Amino acid sequence: MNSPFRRSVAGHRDSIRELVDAALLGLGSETVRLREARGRRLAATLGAPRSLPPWDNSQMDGYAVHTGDLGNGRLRVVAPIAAGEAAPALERGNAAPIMTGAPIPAGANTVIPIEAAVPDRFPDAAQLAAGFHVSLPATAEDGAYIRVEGSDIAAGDTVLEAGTRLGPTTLGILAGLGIGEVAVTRRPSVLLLSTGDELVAPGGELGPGQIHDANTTLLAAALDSAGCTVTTVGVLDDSPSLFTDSLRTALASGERGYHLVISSGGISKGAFDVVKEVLATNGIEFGSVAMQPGGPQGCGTLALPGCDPVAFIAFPGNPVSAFVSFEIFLRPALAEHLRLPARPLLEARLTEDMGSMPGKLQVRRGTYRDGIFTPLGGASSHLLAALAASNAFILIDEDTTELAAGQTVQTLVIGDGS
Ligand SMILES: Nc1nc2c(c(=O)[nH]1)N[C@H]1C(S)=C(S)[C@@H](COP(=O)(O)OP(=O)(O)OC[C@H]3O[C@@H](n4cnc5c(N)ncnc54)[C@H](O)[C@@H]3O)O[C@H]1N2
Ligand code: MOO
Repeated sequence: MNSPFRRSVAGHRDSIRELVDAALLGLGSETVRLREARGRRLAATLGAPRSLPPWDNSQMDGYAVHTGDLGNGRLRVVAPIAAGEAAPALERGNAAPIMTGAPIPAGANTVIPIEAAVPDRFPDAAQLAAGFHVSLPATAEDGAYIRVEGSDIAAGDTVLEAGTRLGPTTLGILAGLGIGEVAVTRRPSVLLLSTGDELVAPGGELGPGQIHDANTTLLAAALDSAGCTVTTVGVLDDSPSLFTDSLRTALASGERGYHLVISSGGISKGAFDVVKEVLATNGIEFGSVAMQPGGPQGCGTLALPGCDPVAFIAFPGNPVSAFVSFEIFLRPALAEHLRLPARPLLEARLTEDMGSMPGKLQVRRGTYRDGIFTPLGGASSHLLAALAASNAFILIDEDTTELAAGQTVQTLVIGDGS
């Protein structure tokens, strides 16, 4: 068993990064169909395999004509061009009815909307067969109402950069370009567990002294948003032997094993801190990091006899501590592998005086809006409602004990944590 560590925030971040780097080495990419790609990140920058539009086409229902034929009286109307058809070349002196999205025939250089024609209705087949003429405005701009080939994107141009998180609009352009499947970054497989005999799954009845398990849901959502596939085991028993048995069973449940195991709770100085008790003899180091919330931490490669070694990160049990730990230590380590954008670190003006604990990086929650940070709740790490109402953290360094209203503070914008 190692003696407890005492680490700076940067030191622990490095330890988590090393652990995650080793665990996710060679994670690679997989190819998925577009319908399965929402929320996934592109593994490589994509070039357009063809131009959009693929050919010049009409922006309006109207007549395709040559501007040189306008102003010379009525034009003879030829067969209409529908969207989805090849367009025969247009002879000079003629006007071709053309529908929105139909290819511009060779020989035409403008489209006159039907509303500007006299009559303002297309001829039917019988009228066409009998010979039909149309009056059009005397002038039109060359290229009017023509959507030019490649005006949306030209073949070979970059469509989307590697790391783009695919959503409705980015998937839409890929589909429009005829790309049916894409290479996306693989999702690491994470086993997530909570500990504490006081915990009851949300929806369950509480007995005396019990509370609902917030961390499984909170951390699963955070990991999921970061691009992990999460398997939750709920709350493991606080007795060391039952905890160990359940952990073995949970580890064995992963078909191809887990890249990472995350726990919350049971790592501080309590008499029943089971995670620490069991895991400290099986490869995991525990100690404290100069940060509040999120002081107690553990990590290492779990070597439980009979199980494959696996990277293990133990977060503290208080929900705010667990989430702050995720944001400060784990998300940045996952970011490089999963191509996550870094959280913006901005300067903001503080709305009120605040005190801070010396010797620790204090992470306070609140709202960031238009360069202003408003703290919500206090420093305590059980304040879930204030966390839920927050969209940012301020990072108060270990040498600062007092902050005044109006002072500039470093603000990490996390949004809703997704
Ligand atoms: N004597 C000391 N006591 C404590 C210290 C210390 O240094 N000396 N550190 C405190 C700090 S800071 C933290 S953070 C917590 C961390 O404790 P654990 O990681 O051992 O977590 P637990 O004791 O299991 O739980 C702490 C707290 O959080 C609640 N909790 C736990 N899991 C969940 C969950 N899944 N959902 C909702 N709430 C959860 C639990 O009921 C406790 O109230 O230790 C301090 N103590
Ligand atoms: O370090 Mo703890 O997370 O303050 O409550």
